[in-house]
Amino acid sequence: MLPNFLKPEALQRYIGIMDHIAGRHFSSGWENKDQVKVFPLCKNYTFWIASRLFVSVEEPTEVAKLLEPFNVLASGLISVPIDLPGTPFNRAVKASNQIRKMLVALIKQRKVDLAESKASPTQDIMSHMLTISDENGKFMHELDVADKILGLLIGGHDTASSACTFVIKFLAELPEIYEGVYKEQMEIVKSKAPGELLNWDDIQKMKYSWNVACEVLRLAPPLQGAFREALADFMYNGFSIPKGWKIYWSANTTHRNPECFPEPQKFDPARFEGSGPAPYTFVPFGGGPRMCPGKEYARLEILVFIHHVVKRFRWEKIIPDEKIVVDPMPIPAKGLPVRLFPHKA
Ligand code: HEM
Repeated sequence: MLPNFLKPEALQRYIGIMDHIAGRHFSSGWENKDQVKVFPLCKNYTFWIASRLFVSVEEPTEVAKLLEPFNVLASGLISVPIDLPGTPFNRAVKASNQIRKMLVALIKQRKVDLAESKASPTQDIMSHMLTISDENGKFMHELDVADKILGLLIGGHDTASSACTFVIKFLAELPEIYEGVYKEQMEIVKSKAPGELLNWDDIQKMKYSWNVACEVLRLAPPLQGAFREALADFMYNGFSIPKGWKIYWSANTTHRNPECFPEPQKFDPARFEGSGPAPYTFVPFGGGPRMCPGKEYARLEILVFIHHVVKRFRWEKIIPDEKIVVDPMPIPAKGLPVRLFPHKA
């Protein structure tokens, strides 16, 4: 059920919604400002889109109410599991309970609205989960729906906001790359009627922009890697790995291996032209059966973000050598403050 919602065929219908929300986000958060802090804004952007597409919460005050406990949860997600008052872990547990409560309230209301035909079975992922039964005709329990949505909101917004933040960082540092992206996006802007929303064809035209985003994901993968368990004994590089061992695969190390990516430190979107990198060398979304199911969704929201930001502004970093911290995702330590230069009309 979940992968269906996240498949490209289903996602095509949501490009216009992403574009509409991006428009609202940029006019309230970026326009008419000389300086902005990029990371918190990117979090608002990805969370706003996720709230709208997963649970149809769209009004900024309602989105903010939902985001508040998510931020507490995010800071305790990877923490020492000591459940005592005041620990990050304890705060995260409380925040997740609060979010579950909010989601269950939304689910109950949605059930009523679906029964009265005031809501549609296809309007968002919550409706999908409530109206589709398993092979035995059983529907998902409210708490399971809440947990699944909670997982998606966590998996889906911090990763993409880290990616969008690094797009801004690299484009500030590499004017010639910015020019290429700007040219491509302005062609699309010029082809649209006033007020016409982005669609699937427009996304297909954003080839260079996506190659740039991939190079950003190679050099700054939001998830550094993940764990696997060895299902059988095997040899790797002369080391014997016994069955049952926990193994950590690292996106960062793979992406910087010169055998897979010559001159790995060089920002070069051309690596993704043609057939692109060899299988299992470019792994920001993982690989194999547990590969990220949100890859296409993330591609769309990153491209819509790039479209909106470059059609409005150029920008420069306010802290030229801002440190990057990894907690657990890479983010500029001060949130990437930038000075904005709107394009002349
Ligand atoms: C740039 C954005 C994103 C990146 C870099 C990313 C990366 C990843 C990675 C590396 C994994 C682990 C894969 C593995 O273990 O092999 C993963 C899993 C997952 N991601 Fe994403 N992700 C992103 C966006 C999203 C979005 C937008 C969603 C939801 C809409 C999402 C939902 C999930 C879920 C549910 C899993 C767990 C899959 C499983 O265990 O079977 N992700 N993601």
